[in-house]
Amino acid sequence: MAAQDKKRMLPASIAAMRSRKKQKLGGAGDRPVVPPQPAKTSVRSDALAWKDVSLPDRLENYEGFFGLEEIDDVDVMKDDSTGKVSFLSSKPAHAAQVQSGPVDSGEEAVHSHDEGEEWSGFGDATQNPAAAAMLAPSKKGSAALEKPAKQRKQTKADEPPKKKEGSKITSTADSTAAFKTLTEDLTPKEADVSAWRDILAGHDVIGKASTGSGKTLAFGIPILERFLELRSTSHRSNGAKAPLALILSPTRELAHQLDKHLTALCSHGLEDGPSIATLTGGLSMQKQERLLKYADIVIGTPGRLWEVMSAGQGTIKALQQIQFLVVDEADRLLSEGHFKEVEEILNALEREDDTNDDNEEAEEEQVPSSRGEHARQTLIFSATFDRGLQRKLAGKGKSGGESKIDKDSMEYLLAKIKFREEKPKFVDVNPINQLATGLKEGLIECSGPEKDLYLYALLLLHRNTRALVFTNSIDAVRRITPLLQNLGLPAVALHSGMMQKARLRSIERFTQASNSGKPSSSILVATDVAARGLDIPNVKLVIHYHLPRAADTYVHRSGRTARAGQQGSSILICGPEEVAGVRRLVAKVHAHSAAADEESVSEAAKQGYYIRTLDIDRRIVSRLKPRTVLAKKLADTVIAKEKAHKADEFFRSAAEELGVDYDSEEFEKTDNGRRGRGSKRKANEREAREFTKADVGAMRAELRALLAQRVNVGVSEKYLTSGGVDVEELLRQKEEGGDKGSGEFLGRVEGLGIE
Ligand SMILES: Nc1ncnc2c1ncn2[C@@H]1O[C@H](COP(=O)(O)OP(=O)(O)OP(=O)(O)O)[C@@H](O)[C@H]1O
Repeated sequence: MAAQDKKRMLPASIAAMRSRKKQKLGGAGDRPVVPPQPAKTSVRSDALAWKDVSLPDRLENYEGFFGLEEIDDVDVMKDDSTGKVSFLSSKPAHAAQVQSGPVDSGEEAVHSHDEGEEWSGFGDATQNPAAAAMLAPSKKGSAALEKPAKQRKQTKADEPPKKKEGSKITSTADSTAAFKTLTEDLTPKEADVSAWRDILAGHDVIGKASTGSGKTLAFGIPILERFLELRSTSHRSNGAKAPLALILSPTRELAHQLDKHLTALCSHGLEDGPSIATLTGGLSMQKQERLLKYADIVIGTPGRLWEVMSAGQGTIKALQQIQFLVVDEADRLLSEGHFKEVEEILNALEREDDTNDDNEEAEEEQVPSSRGEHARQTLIFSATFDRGLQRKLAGKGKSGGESKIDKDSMEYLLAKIKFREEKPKFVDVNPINQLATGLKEGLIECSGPEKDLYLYALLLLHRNTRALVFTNSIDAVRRITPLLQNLGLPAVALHSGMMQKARLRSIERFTQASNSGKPSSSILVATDVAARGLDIPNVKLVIHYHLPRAADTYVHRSGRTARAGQQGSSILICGPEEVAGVRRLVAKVHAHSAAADEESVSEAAKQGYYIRTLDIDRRIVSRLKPRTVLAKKLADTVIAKEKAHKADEFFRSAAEELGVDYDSEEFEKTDNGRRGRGSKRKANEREAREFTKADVGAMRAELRALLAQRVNVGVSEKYLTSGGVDVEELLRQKEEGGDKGSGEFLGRVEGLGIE
């Protein structure tokens, strides 16, 4: 081939490699016997012999995919001088479309249709230009194959993604140069990353740093650096894949966010970044298994990861080859709920004698590196660590020896990890405070039944502010979200009872900035599933509707705001009986470091932190009461009717199965006769169920009228309307000693920096 000199031959396909592997197993000594291959000719991308991959019927499992096709035995050629890409295959689908030369790189190697409105990943465009570029709709005619694999995976919904397993473009680009571009653009000049030098120097690290301080990059950069090193030395260029890194995440949302952040990081200035497979529950397992086969970086939540590991053939053996094990949000991951799976995963990673003997020889050939060659680097991160453990890690506490370690503790699991150094380095980036420096804290006292009212008042004062409301139960999220929506506030829900697709959509809606000038869905009502690691830009306010059950939860919830050096506020709404407990909890958070590092702790922390109560003018809040009561009644009515409908369906089908008659009214009467715990709630539910359509319509009309009224905030010509109140003006008037009552609504909120 005349042009061969100018072209780089791209890796043989995985299928070709597999067939060679089988021949070796056939026993031809050390060298595989390769039978003569049919000659390959240049073929147009749409004329290749794509094969449909069968997918299960349940659409919600597809992360925006409506079809998948695969292909094997295709070589991809790229002409460096023209940028043109061509495909060589011995079996084109349509012989007529075989072509004689390379296709223009403008040709659609991957079809890209922009129709459909499926979710295509988190949108943090405001935060990260690299991510923005990645998520921008792919232009027809762009050299789609030059995008990293992950980017291809996240193309639009109606597009049948053509995953070219094994047909990967490689580049001999100097990894150092690519890395330089990356760090130059993503790390501002003043950013001090010296705390993480142990990671960059290849040490095992247990890293503690405040929320929002950039831990993802701390492990993402060394992984990418290693990927580039291996790639530039052609170490992994034969298409064989043993994953380079495994990242464990406690929640699905965080796993997908890590995927997205690493994809953005890796696509920055790189023609061909690493492939990332994200294994989380709620999405198609088959698809994840396929992606896993060719992944450089595997991100997983413990349940799904263990399911895939234990079911797959050779998966454990491949994962044993990883060179990086990252445990993100370690204290959460290595504790409650996930303990068993994480223990299984760690055991499997350490096990020497994997049981997949059948594949052993093949795996050995397929996997380019072995543990002996590249001992694994382990990186463990969180903003919070158990105090005792933290002291031990910092070399200040007594080590009780393995026998004394509680079998349910993080320490126990840490003892299971084979660090490559005798003791991992403990890096505590912020020994003084676990909370971000730009965070302001305060609490609002009210009676339990008034929490909805105060929540509404607080949100009304912060209209067009991205706010996250935390509750302790799924039921509370289900109740509060429609309540706020009825009050005209743009609220969306997030809890683990939702379908995964709906969960991701909620995050996306919450994250998206409004393009129309109208407020977008800027309130996320969530359980603690949103407390850890989520990096959503410009969250200015975190409200704890229910009190966090533990100090670390307070840290992580509050850490959703004031990230990356920004300002933000965290406000707890609590009943009178909860105030003392809350003060203790928050003081504990502030004093936490005192126990870990007595010398460096600040005077304020030693004396005890006192979280301030925010004074809210109760006269004004009381004016918001009628609309809140009505909105709640409406929300409860809808929920009660849905619940009744579901219960009715359930009993009806149970009765059918038993062959007995079911009379819902009779059943109801029997149930009415019982009294006891929850009977008031049940009575309310019954009342709500009995409202007719007309009743509901009348309530809605009444609420509309109430919402249209302005609420006098006690200052001449200042009203709290659905458009909010001019808070700055109120504060200014207060400072200037203006109208009586001005600023009272906010009390000392200005100290929190709320605007
Ligand atoms: N050096 C840097 N300069 C500026 N911004 C950065 C830097 N490093 C990271 N960021 C940004 O800071 C934000 C927070 O980073 P990240 O999500 O990694 O925080 P984290 O420490 O993992 O927080 P959490 O403990 O809540 O999980 C991200 O949007 C990230 O892009």
